[in-house]
Amino acid sequence: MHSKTQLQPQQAAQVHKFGGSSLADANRFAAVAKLVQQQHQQAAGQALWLVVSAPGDTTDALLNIIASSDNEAQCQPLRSALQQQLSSLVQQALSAEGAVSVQVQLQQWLAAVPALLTQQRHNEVLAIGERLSALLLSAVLKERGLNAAALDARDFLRLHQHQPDLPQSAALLAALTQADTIHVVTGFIARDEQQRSITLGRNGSDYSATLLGALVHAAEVTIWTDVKAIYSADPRKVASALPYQQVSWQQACQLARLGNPVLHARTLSALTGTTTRLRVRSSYQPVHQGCQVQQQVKAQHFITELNDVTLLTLAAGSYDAERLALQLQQPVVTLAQHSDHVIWLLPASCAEQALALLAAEHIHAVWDTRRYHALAWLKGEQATDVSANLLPQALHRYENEQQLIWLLPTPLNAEQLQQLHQALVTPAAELKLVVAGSGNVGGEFLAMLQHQQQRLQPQVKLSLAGVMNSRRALLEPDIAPIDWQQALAEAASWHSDSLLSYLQSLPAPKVLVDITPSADFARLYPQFIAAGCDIISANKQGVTLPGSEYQQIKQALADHQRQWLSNTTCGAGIPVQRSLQELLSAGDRIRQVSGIFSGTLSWLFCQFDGSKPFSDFVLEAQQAGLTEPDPRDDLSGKDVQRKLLVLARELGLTLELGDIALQPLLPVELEQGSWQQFWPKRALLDNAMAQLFAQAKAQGKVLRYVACLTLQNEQAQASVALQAVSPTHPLAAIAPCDNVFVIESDWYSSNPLVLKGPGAGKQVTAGGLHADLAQLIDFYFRRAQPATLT
Ligand SMILES: NC(=O)C1=CN([C@@H]2O[C@H](COP(=O)(O)OP(=O)(O)OC[C@H]3O[C@@H](n4cnc5c(N)ncnc54)[C@H](OP(=O)(O)O)[C@@H]3O)[C@@H](O)[C@H]2O)C=CC1
Ligand SMILES: N[C@@H](CC=O)C(=O)O
Repeated sequence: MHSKTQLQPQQAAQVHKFGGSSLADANRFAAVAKLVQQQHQQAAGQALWLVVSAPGDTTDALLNIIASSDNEAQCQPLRSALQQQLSSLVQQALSAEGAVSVQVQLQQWLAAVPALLTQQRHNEVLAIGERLSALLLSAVLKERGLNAAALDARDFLRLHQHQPDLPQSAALLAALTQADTIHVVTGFIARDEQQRSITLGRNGSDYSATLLGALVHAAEVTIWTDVKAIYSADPRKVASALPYQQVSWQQACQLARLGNPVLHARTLSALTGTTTRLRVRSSYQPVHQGCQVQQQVKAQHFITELNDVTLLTLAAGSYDAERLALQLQQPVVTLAQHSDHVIWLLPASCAEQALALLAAEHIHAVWDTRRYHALAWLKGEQATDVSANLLPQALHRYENEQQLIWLLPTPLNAEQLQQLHQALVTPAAELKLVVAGSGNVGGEFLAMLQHQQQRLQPQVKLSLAGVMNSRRALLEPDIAPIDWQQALAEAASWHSDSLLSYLQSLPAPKVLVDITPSADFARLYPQFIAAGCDIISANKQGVTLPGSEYQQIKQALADHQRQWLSNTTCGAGIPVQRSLQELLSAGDRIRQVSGIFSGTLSWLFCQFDGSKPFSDFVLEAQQAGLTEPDPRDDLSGKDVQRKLLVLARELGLTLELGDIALQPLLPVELEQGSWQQFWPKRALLDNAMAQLFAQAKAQGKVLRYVACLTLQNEQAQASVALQAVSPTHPLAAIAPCDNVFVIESDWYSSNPLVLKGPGAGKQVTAGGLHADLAQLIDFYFRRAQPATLT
């Protein structure tokens, strides 16, 4: 039983809106449910509200049914097709038992359609899509053990003359709100003052979400869509468009007024004057934190187009442009404001309707019937002056402090847009890199850097802005990667305060690459992140810190909208974390990850033949750059234990190192003291290994150190241990140093997904770090395809 509660204004709430493309099929419903589950875990104590659009193209199908309602011969097949499509969606998204009640409800709604069409109650027909999404998603969430309930927005959301009646809506909503429940609310639909079903027009569900955000005093409204950010230009046309992580409220409104499709003016208007934050994220790439719209963020550069527009001139102060935009549900942009007249720009397709609306108010407007293509540049901070000849074909040019709009006879082609973007938005796209750790892997990473810099020019300038080891730090904004060694040897010693103030002073974007083995250094991550840095780690200490400290890093990332890439902490350059992320975000469920996770142990067990002491082989592995700085981390099994924890956390599990059963190879007494103190006692290790090797050999087996994480009924079991396996075992046939990751999931069940390859070594690890860097560069700059690069 759930008690009815009054909404408390101070109650922390999160609203998440999922559009039709995020709910296009059963897999997408599963992926959204997984996302919601994660949000539920993270938002402990905060009420979760979901707003959903109709699945995929359901609204279009319903519109076609409405359009053909006069012709039953046409309409009936459309209804059957939709019935089949939605019914199979329900069947695929739910268990057979869970689907029964949803199917019954769906059939009732669809059976009522002919009567609703006859009575011209079209909005009630359209509402079916959103009602199904709300019902289905709540059922999917329930099957995942969450307490969820579908809510029809028409039961509380009231609009009077197109304006929301917030007091009445809030009172109705309070009576419907259930404690400890995830409410799944229909987007796009509401009721008017006469209780009639109405729809909220284009992008109505986004508007529903922000209205709901205002009603529940949400801390944040997240619009989950198919783009991972708000871009500096349309990324389909401008390959180098920048995905911004933060956009000011004022610029978001400006973009919306100009008709930019990411956020609409009404969506923003519902939250104007509230403290609710707004975020746009991609449900296809949930690893990205998306873009937050908030006050007091510096202005960015944007280019946006509005094609096929026309101009109206009317007496100043005679009518309000925003009111007309609301009536037309189209952008109306004030281009020039003079003492006696104003010039407005609007889509040519609605000019006549605009004139009629104005005439009804006895306002005379002069219509310049020519058609233009508008190109707007929203100016970022430190905008450069633009030459009058930049677009010589422009017929008009209107400029103020925030924006410059050109009116062109024809739209720009993709190449011209790209050039304009380069001139106005990314004259100097630059990423600053500070590298901590310049040993075996760090040295190789720096050796590869020069080639990477050349490869990325001219799209992105990759500047080395710091190199450090445990003793010294060379902190300069543009270090030549070939010169760092001598300069670092002569550089001053460092302290965390001086490092942090240097990092703060660097212009964003900036990334700190941690290639140290130090836990103390990893504990500074929250401060590096607060200084504006993204983090790339090869160091496994950060990703395996105790849960509370790990969560502090995660929180800092969320607060400061930063990224943390750590693919090399498990499997070196093998993209194992990325593969898991992709499976999870596509809706797969992982059941087991197992295999060989240590390059050093893999190498040792392939090479050790009993001909000389085991420790001689350990020295060779160390010289080959495979081992940890202290090879006992490998021999103790702790390095493998850490790697298994890395993957467990990647899967969203809240394990600690101690939860992973460990069978050490190294006699425990040899773990104490330094490597130098260990060395004279190495015979203890050699004897133990010789014995294990001989036993395995006598049975015709080989030794493998195996990690295994199994997930069953939401319970995790994890262990790392030595095994003697027969030569036909899948883990037997490996090359020295190979790692093997065997992933079993819902989709890879009878035949698991296997990733195999060298799992240690300076080259593959440094390469893996550059792969992480490339991902970050892609996030910031969406560099052009490699084919266009030299
Ligand atoms: N080898 C491999 O195949 C792989 C290694 N890794 C990880 O990469 C990291 C580096 O390994 P590797 O290059 O072999 O190690 P090295 O010992 O060769 O180099 C470590 C570097 O980190 C520096 N360092 C140590 N502590 C600090 C600190 N507190 N602050 C700043 N710098 C510090 C060291 O400085 P100094 O010279 O002054 O001591 C040195 O430059 C490790 O975390 C390892 O686990 C990950 C995947 C694979
Ligand atoms: N010492 C590690 C290096 C990679 O993480 C190993 O041998 O696997």
